[in-house]
Amino acid sequence: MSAEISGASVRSTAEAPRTAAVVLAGGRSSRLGGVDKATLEFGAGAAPAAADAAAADAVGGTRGSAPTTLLAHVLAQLAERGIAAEDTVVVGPESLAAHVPAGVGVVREDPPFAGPAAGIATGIRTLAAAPRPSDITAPATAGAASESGTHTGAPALVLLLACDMPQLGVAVDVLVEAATAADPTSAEDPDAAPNPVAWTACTPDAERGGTQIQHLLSLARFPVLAERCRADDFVNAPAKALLKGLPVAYVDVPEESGADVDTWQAAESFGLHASHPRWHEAMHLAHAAARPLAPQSVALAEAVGLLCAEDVVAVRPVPHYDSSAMDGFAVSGPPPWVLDARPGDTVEAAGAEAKPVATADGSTPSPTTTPLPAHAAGAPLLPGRARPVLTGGAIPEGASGVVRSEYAEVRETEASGAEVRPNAACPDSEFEPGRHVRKAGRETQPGDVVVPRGVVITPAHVAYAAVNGFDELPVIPRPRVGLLFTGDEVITEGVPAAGQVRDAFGPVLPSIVEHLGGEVVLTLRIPDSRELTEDAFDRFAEAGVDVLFTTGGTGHSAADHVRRVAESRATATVFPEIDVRPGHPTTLGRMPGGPTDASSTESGAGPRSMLHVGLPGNPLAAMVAVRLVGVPVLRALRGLPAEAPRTVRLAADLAPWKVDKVVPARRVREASGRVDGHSPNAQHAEGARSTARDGGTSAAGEAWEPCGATGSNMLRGLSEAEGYLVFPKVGARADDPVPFLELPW
Ligand SMILES: Nc1nc2c(c(=O)[nH]1)N[C@H]1C(S)=C(S)[C@@H](COP(=O)(O)OP(=O)(O)OC[C@H]3O[C@@H](n4cnc5c(N)ncnc54)[C@H](O)[C@@H]3O)O[C@H]1N2
Ligand code: MOO
Repeated sequence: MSAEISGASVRSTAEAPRTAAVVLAGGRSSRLGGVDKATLEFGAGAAPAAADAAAADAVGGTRGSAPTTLLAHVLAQLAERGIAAEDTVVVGPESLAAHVPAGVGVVREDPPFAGPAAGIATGIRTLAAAPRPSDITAPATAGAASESGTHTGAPALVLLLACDMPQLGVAVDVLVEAATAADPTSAEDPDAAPNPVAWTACTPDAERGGTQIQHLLSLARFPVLAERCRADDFVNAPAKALLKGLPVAYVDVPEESGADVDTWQAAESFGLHASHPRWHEAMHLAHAAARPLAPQSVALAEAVGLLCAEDVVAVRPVPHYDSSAMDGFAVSGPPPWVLDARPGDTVEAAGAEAKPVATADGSTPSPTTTPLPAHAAGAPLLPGRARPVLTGGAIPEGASGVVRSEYAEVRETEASGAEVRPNAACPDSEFEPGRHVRKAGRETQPGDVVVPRGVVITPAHVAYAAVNGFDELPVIPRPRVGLLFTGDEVITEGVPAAGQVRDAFGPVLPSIVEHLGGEVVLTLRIPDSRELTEDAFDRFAEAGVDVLFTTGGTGHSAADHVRRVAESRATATVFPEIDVRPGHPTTLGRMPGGPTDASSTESGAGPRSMLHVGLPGNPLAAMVAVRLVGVPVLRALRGLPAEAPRTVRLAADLAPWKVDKVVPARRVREASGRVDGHSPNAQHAEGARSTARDGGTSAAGEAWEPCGATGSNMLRGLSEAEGYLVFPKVGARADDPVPFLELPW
């Protein structure tokens, strides 16, 4: 699903007072895993509507099939409404300068990440301080000031905006219209009737009802805000602080004009994707792209190795009745005891017992019934009586304990038939109350968790669930995986001739997938052919796989069909490549397909789709791609959280390189390349830490070094490796921590 990006009903601000804009584009973007929102790109199938694309082009963006960034798209909407480039300031990292048209300023609040109000204040001060030469020629579409052909003095109004609202143009029109209708002079005239100083958009709040105030979709009188921002830096203040205490008019705008890109789902609905994510961003994106599979109930015997979908809760005690720990006699009171049944006599069954049944949806288990076993307790035991019991047998009501058979003797008497007495070896402890009685519930009480949600089910879990009376367990099923191997030159057995390669993936990908909790349901092998590639994608879609891994064909040559076919079918591109070596051409996209069975659709998430992971042909590149993309996709499908890679220490210095590198590596005992007196380079260490989430650092005294033979087309290094290191492009020094990724097997 790809929302239309509206470019309709553009209204120029020509009649409006001169308007400037401050666009916030420097947030932490934590819900997008830190991926920079401003540089998200529109995919080929989701290019902004024509009017906006033309405007993007006019301000230096791109159109047609070339990608447009979210920031370029937002700036284009402003330019289209007559807001001049030199009246526009983007607040964000310096690197955004490459993404804005000439004339647009890029500034950073100080300190960075000081919050939205501090960002806007920085932008306002920048606009207020800008030199205003009288000979700047404004674009033909510019507003009131441009009609005279020049910009002089300060703007009258300023838009306060976030860059993550792809359709904000319509809201801008509504705000400008509201401001134009107001008396522009009264704000500066203390004697005038109260008049808005600012206009803030409100959107309908479909979820909670009522309306939502969009503080970062506001328009304000520039002189008033400039004065405020001179007096206050608003560090760590919320956006609403900027206009606090001022007369603000709240203006209803269409809901979609305030829709923001706050999650990957939202990004996908606008057709936006990360263009060249770094390794850790790609891992995050891959995890976010896959939706957890719906839980199912499976028989106990099939549950081992699957993820438990819900807490399985005991509905009865274990043991569920007081039982004997010994073969012997249940007795009531002090000896001797009259025997009230003979060993081997059957006892009368006292009824039927409830049996718990696990449910996948977490609803109350439905009790079924089962007849009592032969070990049943029978009628209550009267004082002075004894009755034979077996180990595990039920203790009759009224029994004070059990005397084990070794310590008891049965004598026939005339008066009472048979009598049980302790023999000479019987210790006194045998008469303690509760002796040899396993009390009900000693192991498990109703309400105890038998198998916790989120664990990988082990044989011990299954055995314990069985003694709790469960026949099925709620699990996340194994993701259904398809494998497509491509390449004319690939042979599957024997020694390859020149120009041929022996298939490195066929013999191993199925077991890697299985190791990661997936199940390969369809494997196809095809030569390099567009038609056969199309057919193969159809077959995987029909087979209902959750994820399709292809090998090779991710390049742009005439023989590389996978990328083209995938691009032509994608309902969303998650990323077209990764900024890493090897594994650079790895693609991730969403395709039509996925399981057709309604039970395997995630509740409330609409029809499932098939994810496609395009693994490059070069063997190590493909293995790295499996690690960076395959692992998070399969984890997410199984409902497992994203990984937090730990860091390990480098054994030797590492030179900077053009891009991050994932390298097969092994442990060596000590940091060997350490220079005397050298303390770890703080900047490099920080670089490494900022890309790895906090998963801990390797043990002291342990250091890691890259294996040899780790070219993109090589496998020797990986065969000798104990894990992957990620070498940051800025380089590193011996003993610096660098991110570490476990091998997926
Ligand atoms: N002009 C350019 N050429 C290449 C670039 C580039 O940017 N410009 N990138 C290189 C990089 S990096 C990689 S990685 C590969 C990606 O290639 P493809 O995904 O298109 O894969 P193929 O071209 O089909 O194969 C590449 C290589 O791998 C061998 N291969 C393929 N399948 C197997 C297999 N099952 N087992 C073992 N080896 C396999 C294939 O024979 C090729 O040697 O492109 C670079 N080129
Ligand atoms: O990026 Mo390529 O994946 O170095 O082999």
